[in-house]
Amino acid sequence: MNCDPDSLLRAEGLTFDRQGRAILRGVDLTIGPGEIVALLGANGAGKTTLLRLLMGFLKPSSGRVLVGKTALATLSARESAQQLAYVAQVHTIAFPYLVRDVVLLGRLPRNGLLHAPKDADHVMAQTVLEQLGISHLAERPYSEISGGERQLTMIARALAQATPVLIMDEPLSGLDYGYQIRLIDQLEHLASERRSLVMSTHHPEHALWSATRVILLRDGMIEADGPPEDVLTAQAIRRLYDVDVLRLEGPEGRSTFLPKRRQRIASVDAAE
Ligand SMILES: Nc1ncnc2c1ncn2[C@@H]1O[C@H](COP(=O)(O)OP(=O)(O)OP(=O)(O)O)[C@@H](O)[C@H]1O
Repeated sequence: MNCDPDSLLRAEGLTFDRQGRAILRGVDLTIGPGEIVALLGANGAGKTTLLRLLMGFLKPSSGRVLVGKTALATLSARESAQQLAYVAQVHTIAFPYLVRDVVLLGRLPRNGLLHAPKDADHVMAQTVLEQLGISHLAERPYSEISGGERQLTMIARALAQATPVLIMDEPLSGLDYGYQIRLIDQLEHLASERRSLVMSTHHPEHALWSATRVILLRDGMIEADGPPEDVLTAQAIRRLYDVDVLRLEGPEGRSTFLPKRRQRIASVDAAE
C-alpha cells in the first residue's frame, strides 16, 4: 500500500450502509498538513456521516481511516482525541457548566480525567476564547447563552484540544456575519501552522473565501475534489443544488456567487 508520508488523515474505500441502504460509497481521500478542506453537498448527501466516520464515531461497513500511518480503529479514545478534534452540528450538554469550564474540557485528552487543569491549560482556554472574540462569555453558564455563542464555545473547546486535525460540521452556521469572517481568519491562521481543517458547509462562498480544497459529495460519493476555483463552477452548483448562479470574480483572486434572477411571479407583476 502506498501511504503519503505527509498525510495526516486518510480514508480508504469508506463505505457505510444503514438499513440496507448505501449512505457512503467508496470514499477515498487524503488530508495533508495545512489544508482547509470544505465539504459541500445537498441535504442528506452524507457529509455528517463522512465526518463521523473520519472521527471514528461510526464504524465503516468497509474501508478504513488512517491517522498518519496508524489505523484509527486501533487508537484508544484518548489517543484519537489527541489527534482529532470535532465540532458537531448539534450541541447538547446536560449540566450548566461555565463557558470557561466547557473550553477546559478540551484539555482532558492531554491531562487525563483525574488531573485538574494546570496553569498552561487555563492560559490556553483564555487564548482561544480571545481568538474567537468570546472572552466576555467565560463566566457565563453554557446553558444560558445563545445558539451561536454555544457554537463558538464548542469551537473554542476543539481549538483548546490543540490537535493536528480539526473536523467541523457546519461550524459557520448560526454565527453572525462578523463571527463568520473572524472564524475564517482563525482557521486560516491554524492552517498556516500546518494544522489540517475539514469542515462541511452549505455556503459555497465560505469555501471560495477560505478553503484550499473543496470536496463535493453527491449521493454518498465524491463527485469532485480539487482547488475551489476549479471545483466550484456555476455548473457544479447547478448539479449539486439545482439552482442557477453566476460566479463573480472579485479582487485578490476571490470570487463569489449570486443567484440568477428567477422569473417574477405573474400575480406580483400584475399588481404593479
Ligand atoms: N442513524 C441513521 N439511520 C439511518 N439513516 C441515517 C442515519 N443518519 C443519517 N442517515 C441517512 O444518511 C443520509 C446522509 O445523512 P447525513 O446526515 O450524513 O447527510 P448530510 O449531508 O450531513 O445532510 P445535512 O446537510 O442535511 O446535514 C441521509 O439520507 C440520512 O437520512
